[in-house]
Amino acid sequence: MPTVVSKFAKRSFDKLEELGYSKELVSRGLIGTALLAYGLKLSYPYIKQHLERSQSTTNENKCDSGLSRNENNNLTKAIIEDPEEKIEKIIIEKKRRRKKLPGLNLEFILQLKKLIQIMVPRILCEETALLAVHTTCLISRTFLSIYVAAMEGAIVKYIVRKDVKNFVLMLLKWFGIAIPATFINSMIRYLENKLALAFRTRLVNHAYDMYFKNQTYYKVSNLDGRIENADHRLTDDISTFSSSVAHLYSHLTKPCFDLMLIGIAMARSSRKMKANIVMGPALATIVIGTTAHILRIVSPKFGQLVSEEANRNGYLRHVHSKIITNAEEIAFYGGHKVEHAQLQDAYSRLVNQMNNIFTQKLWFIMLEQFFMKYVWSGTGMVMVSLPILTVNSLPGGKTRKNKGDPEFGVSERTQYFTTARNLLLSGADAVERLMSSYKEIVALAGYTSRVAGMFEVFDEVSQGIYQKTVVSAERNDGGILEFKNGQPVAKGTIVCSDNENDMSISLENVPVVTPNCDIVVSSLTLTIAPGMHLLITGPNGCGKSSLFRILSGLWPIYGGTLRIPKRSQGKPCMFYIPQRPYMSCGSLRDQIIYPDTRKEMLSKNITECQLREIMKLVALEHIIDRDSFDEIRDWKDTLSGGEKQRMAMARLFYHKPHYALLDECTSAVSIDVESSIYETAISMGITLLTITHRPTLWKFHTHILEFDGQGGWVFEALAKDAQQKVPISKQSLFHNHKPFTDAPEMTPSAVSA
Ligand SMILES: Nc1ncnc2c1ncn2[C@@H]1O[C@H](COP(=O)(O)OP(=O)(O)OP(=O)(O)O)[C@@H](O)[C@H]1O
Repeated sequence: MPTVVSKFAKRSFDKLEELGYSKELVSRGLIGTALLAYGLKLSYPYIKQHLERSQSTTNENKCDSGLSRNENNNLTKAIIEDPEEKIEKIIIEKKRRRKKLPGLNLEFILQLKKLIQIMVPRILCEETALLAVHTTCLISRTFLSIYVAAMEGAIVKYIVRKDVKNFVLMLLKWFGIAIPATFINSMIRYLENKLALAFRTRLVNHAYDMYFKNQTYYKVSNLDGRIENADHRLTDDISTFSSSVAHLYSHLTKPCFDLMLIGIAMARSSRKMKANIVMGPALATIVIGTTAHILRIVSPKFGQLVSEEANRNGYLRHVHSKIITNAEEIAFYGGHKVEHAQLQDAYSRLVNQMNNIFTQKLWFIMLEQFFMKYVWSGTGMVMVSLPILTVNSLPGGKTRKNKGDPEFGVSERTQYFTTARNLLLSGADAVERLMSSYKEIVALAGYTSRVAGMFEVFDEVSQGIYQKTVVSAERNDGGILEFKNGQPVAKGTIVCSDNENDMSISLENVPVVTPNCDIVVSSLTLTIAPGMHLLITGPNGCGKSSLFRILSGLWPIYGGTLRIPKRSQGKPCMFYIPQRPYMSCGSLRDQIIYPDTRKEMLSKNITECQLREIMKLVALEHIIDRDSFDEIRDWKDTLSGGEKQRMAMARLFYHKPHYALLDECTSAVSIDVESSIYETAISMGITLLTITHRPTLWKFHTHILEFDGQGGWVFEALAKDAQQKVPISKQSLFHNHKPFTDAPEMTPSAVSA
């Protein structure tokens, strides 16, 4: 094959020579074309980006008030529909989107300042001590570099002079300096890592405090739409941000010290040569300044690029953890194809973004290297040679002698050149690091925006300020919801009463509204007093669990008043038990007492004998016999569905709350055990609020709240013999929305919507 190609090339060259084109000319043409094509390929992304940018600027210029064409269309529509409110909405959205693009701007500086205040909270703290030691090491390293450069110059001088004694002495000194130099190098890396870890710890502690304040961990994913993968931000993003800040600190400060001290050292050595000390630095400043400016202009937006990469990484991780969490269900369904496709899709989205970054880096690094390696080296050579070339020569080719130095000549010039060259190399390295730090700073802007954005969202969410794309915001909701800046206003009132004589829960005209602003029930009014065991029924999706979310304070209330008692007599007011109970990490004891810790259990004077009694009540004594209280296992997979539900009921008996919110929590428990659990709960004085579809549970309740799935509801006392009557009255209720007609001696406090 190579022979065929070479034969073909030879023949082609001969043919072209016959036509009057020399081989040299043709080769040059080919190389030139190849280089041009390569250059075009490398610059294509930039040209494309530039064209897109100028296109969008033109579009924006064409539109009024700085809005794009699309937004302008929206604006025109908005003016027709509802002038002020909608214009405001669009402008806010526009500002929000603009705010989201991370880069080197004022917002980045403000966000970084806030994060630095978290990472270094006081002047006297561990971080400042680390920073001080780190800075000392960085300065020492610079002095050592200058000293080593001077030593190398002296070594070369003694070689040129053939001065063996001094040469050996200098060499020994040189080896001697290597020990502290290498120690300081290693120390710099150690301190950088320690600093990154210290910063990370501060940020993580701050983030965890915010994440667990006011149930933010729930609200941020259910009620707010700004953060998709909080786990990724809390782990990877914080870690990358902290490492990046610590790395940048040494990458920015050391080159600055280097440049300052090397500049002084070079000026001193030039002055020793009696040369002009302004020309060289002036030339270097002009060249470096110009090239840096060019690089800054053509630099891709690495901040946005890495931010998007982190986003896609987070999504990939989310898909992975979803598969791990639901592995059994997926395996039963045989859903591996769908999951595989989703994973593949998430991965290819990440790969596309990474490829995009690599491509943009390719041509940028090429340009950067061209300037830094070649343009700057050339300038450096000019700088170093200037003192030698511009120093006055004596007649006969001899250089003018220095005062008090009769040996001034070739060896001195060699020493000067070697020292200056070494200093210059260190200086060039410092400038190169400063320049490449620009890329890192832009990337840091991306991480800063993600971490600072997360804190901002956590803070707002914990204060009840949410932002979510609300699909139903535009539709007519009968005036139940009030919107401000496109978001519903939670104008309901929650009153936490601390009156121990009145432990009742009451809702007064409270609407049940989902986070998507779907109104499930327009207004709900009822009072539940202790001992009023309430049965909550209705079709799927009618708002039963949503009522529990409102009572537990997870969902905001958009109207009316909710009164709930505070914790009293050492008992929690409410305790919620879901259909799929949560098993925490830890021992068997931890499962029973969750969310208490062992320390809290001991402070309540609860013994293991009492825990055994509780386990007996839910027919789980055999688990203690099988595994001890201290046994640590993955309880989610170890216990069966029914056992997990019974464990959750054990928690209820441990905490003995005033009210139990039971959300189909015994659906997998056998009917006999279920009945005994309900009887025990009532005998303990726990008021039950039960969501169930099982008629066998009706007999344990005194009242019923029935939703019809259309926004209607009925709240009334339940007949004592309700269990037999349920199926009939239930049927009639679903069809005509009427309350039970055979309500017993209790006065129905029913209010119908
Ligand atoms: N986090 C959420 N975000 C948006 N909508 C939600 C959310 N949770 C529930 N909903 C919606 O609220 C409505 C009521 O849901 P809810 O869970 O209260 O139903 P339910 O009566 O308990 O149903 P089921 O008997 O099936 O458990 C449903 O239409 C549901 O889709």
